[in-house]
Amino acid sequence: MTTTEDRLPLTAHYDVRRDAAGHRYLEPFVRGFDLTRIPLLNKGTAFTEEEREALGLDGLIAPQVDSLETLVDRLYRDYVRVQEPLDKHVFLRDLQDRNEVLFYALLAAHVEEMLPVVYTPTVGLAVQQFSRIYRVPRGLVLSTRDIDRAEGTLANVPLNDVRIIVATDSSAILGIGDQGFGGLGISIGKLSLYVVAGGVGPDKTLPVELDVGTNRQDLIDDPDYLGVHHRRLTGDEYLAFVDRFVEATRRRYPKAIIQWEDFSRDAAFTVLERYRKVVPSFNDDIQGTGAVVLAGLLNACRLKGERLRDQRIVVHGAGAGGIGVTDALRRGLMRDGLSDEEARARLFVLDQTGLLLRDRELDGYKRPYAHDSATLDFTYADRALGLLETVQGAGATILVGLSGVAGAFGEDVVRAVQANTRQPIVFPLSNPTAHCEALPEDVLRWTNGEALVATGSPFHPVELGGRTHPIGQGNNAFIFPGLGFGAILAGAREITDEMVLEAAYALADYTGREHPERLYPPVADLPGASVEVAARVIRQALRDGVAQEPGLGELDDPALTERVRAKFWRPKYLPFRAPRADGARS
Ligand SMILES: O=C([O-])CC(=O)C(=O)O
Ligand SMILES: [Mg+2]
Repeated sequence: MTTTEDRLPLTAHYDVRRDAAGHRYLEPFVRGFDLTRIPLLNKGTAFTEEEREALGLDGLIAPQVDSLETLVDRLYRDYVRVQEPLDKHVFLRDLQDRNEVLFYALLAAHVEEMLPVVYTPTVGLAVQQFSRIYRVPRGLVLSTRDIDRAEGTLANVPLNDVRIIVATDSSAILGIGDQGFGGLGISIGKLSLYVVAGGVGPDKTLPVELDVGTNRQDLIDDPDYLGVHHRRLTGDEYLAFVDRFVEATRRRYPKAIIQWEDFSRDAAFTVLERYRKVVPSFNDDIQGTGAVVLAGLLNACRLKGERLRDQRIVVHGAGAGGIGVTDALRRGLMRDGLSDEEARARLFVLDQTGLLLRDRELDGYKRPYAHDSATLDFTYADRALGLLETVQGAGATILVGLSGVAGAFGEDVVRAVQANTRQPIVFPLSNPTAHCEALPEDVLRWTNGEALVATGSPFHPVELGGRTHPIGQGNNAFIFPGLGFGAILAGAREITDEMVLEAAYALADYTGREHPERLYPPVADLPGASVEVAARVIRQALRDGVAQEPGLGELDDPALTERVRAKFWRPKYLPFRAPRADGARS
């Protein structure tokens, strides 16, 4: 007996085909009312007369036929009436769950205004309130309830050709820690950026929550919390869970890339190393943040007329982001001519206790950046070196914050950096806004407007002494969409460290060329930056021998960039055609 599954491509709701003239059209496998309930298919009042008649929609939709542009304008007028950021987030997420093309058309038309709502900082709030704002399913939740049936669970996803997955275990969401099931919100938010800034079609994206439990007793005790109510799996049990997810994913989506997101400390490094050669994958907080910070610091040095190799860099925070940034900077310093040893000697990393020193007891992933207190050229009292002492002792010219600790960069610390250089480079990068190490306005005030400042979450430009200082957003959003898109287009079987490093230099070069006075491009230019990052990532994948997509090697640089542009998904409603009874193309 043939089941429906044998005949239809698994659970997808439609196919995209081309007519004889090469124009794309969509062939839905559902009709009538169902079309208005599947977000990737629903066009609202933009279904044409012919589509309504052919697809069983007559009488179900308001009579007027609108264009996508009209709908965008109408929705925007509704949107601006919503006051609270979280309500705006819910407004946009509701739209996404109702009419996905319209959501992306609206977002694309107002990137700068809406990114802080679908992404940081408001996504932080949405994650914290996730169980309360939860309405309809989106993405995949694998929990301790169903991980033993992972393959069947993945088969339920109504998408057949997923290329990019953002997966989190929610153990360290942004700077706000363990969020349990709510972390699904960050995976959803990141993937919106993949679409609007990275050119990946929404039907190619899958947000994933690995619900292994939570260590937050308040969540476990909360009857309204929608995740599994037990403590987190650890050790071998935890890894067995992630193994099953990876295996099932490989089988269902052999071409998919996995972006690991917001895993805490050791888990972040363990998971990345365990799977990066099994499935093309990268960790956004270690590698994406590393690359975006390297790019911003290269630009800051360019603006100062100095070189990276001449800087002394203090990184405050030794989680996935802090160590990832340190690693990217080590590679950048080496590309600028230093030996590995010389590069390490210029990098000073602090965790909650203070400067990483070899004679302290340290987690394995921190050890590579610990200094030997015997050879350190500034004195080590019989206590841990704090931030101020390290900045002074190390002669820091650059200060980077990935600690999640609001206000960690006080006036004394920032002034101490300026004692070492007229134009200190200060990047308080923790997200969301409430966890930022210092307010840009304060940093500029304390340094008489001389500091070069970038943050992780968006800040308004600062007016000081008659000058306007735009605040660059040093957020991995400038890296991951282009890195992932490039890896997809290359058919990369692995995402190498060199591809990530190349993404950083691509972003630095793009900013220097297109926005020479800035540390990062304006957010409205995210798509432009992503195209450049993607093209250079493909080139590096070819150099590294990991690109499997045929024919790319023959393209010169402009042609490669053109290829990326041509593949960039843009929100528009495709014409629909009812499937022909004989299954042939119409
Ligand atoms: O999501 C963001 O805004 C950047 C990021 O990865 C984090 O802070 O964990
Ligand atoms: Mg993150």
